[in-house]
Amino acid sequence: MGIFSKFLSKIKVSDLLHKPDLDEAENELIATDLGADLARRIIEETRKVKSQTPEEALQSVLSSHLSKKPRQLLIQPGLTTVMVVGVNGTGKTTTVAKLAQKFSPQGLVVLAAADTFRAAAVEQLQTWGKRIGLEVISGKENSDPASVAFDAIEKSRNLSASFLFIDTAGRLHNKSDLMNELGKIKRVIEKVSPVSEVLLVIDATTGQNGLQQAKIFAEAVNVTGIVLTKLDGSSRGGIALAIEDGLDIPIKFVGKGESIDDLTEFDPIAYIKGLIS
Ligand SMILES: Nc1nc2c(ncn2[C@@H]2O[C@H](COP(=O)(O)OP(=O)(O)OP(=O)(O)O)[C@@H](O)[C@H]2O)c(=O)[nH]1
Repeated sequence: MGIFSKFLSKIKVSDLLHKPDLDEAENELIATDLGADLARRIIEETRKVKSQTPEEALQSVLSSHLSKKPRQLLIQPGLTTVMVVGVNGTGKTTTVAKLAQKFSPQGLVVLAAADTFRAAAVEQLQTWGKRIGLEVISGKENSDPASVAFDAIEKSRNLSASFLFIDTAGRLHNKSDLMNELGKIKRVIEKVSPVSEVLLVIDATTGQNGLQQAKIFAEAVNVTGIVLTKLDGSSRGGIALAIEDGLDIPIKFVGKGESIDDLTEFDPIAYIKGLIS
């Protein structure tokens, strides 16, 4: 059931945007991952749209809050380098494997395990790499993650790879030293090769906290897109709209399960329809 379904079932019956209905709808929206401020603005704007049915009005207002930026992965001539960042456990390593699987048909993919703090994270990526049949570049435990990224660029160039996906260590977004380190990894890579994308992985089940994470990561490093994971475990997903509205960072991919093929491009039309169905 979509987050707006209760509201819509009500206004479909009355077919009028009575104030009590809207107040109730706003309260319902506040209880979702959209956040109070955005919920209020959406209701205010919907109230002003007179020429359409309530459902159409809501649909167009919701759509207008989505980012207009491109949602496809930016593919560059030569090597396309993608850093995958985010807090612990959001699904970064799994997402790197899913991206590798998705883009392998378009050219050789190399993976880099730049999480040098956790041996298990490196092993996890190596396991995925073996399964997909791809090279995984890693460094010694506790070595500089930027140097792993640098080595991975060299290796990718030697192999004439088309894609390099870099897994980074999970970090608490309120630890400034860890956040600064991300900027360093990016700068080191950019000395030799452009970074095409920095994809921030957000766990959809964390709700409004996802918006806070996105804000802080966006300040530390130029986040170019979001991968929203675990949407299969969240009936809400309103956080996608909250992030796009608040930060104008497009959701590029959506994770809907733990297996390698559970990654799809974000479809804004289907998303809005899903919210209000
Ligand atoms: N249901 C579901 N589970 C997912 C999805 N993506 C990842 N997971 C699971 O989430 C857990 C954490 O995933 P990881 O890829 O290890 O997350 P991480 O961000 O690399 O974790 P750290 O290395 O600890 O920072 C694993 O059990 C994954 O299988 C998804 O889209 N849906």
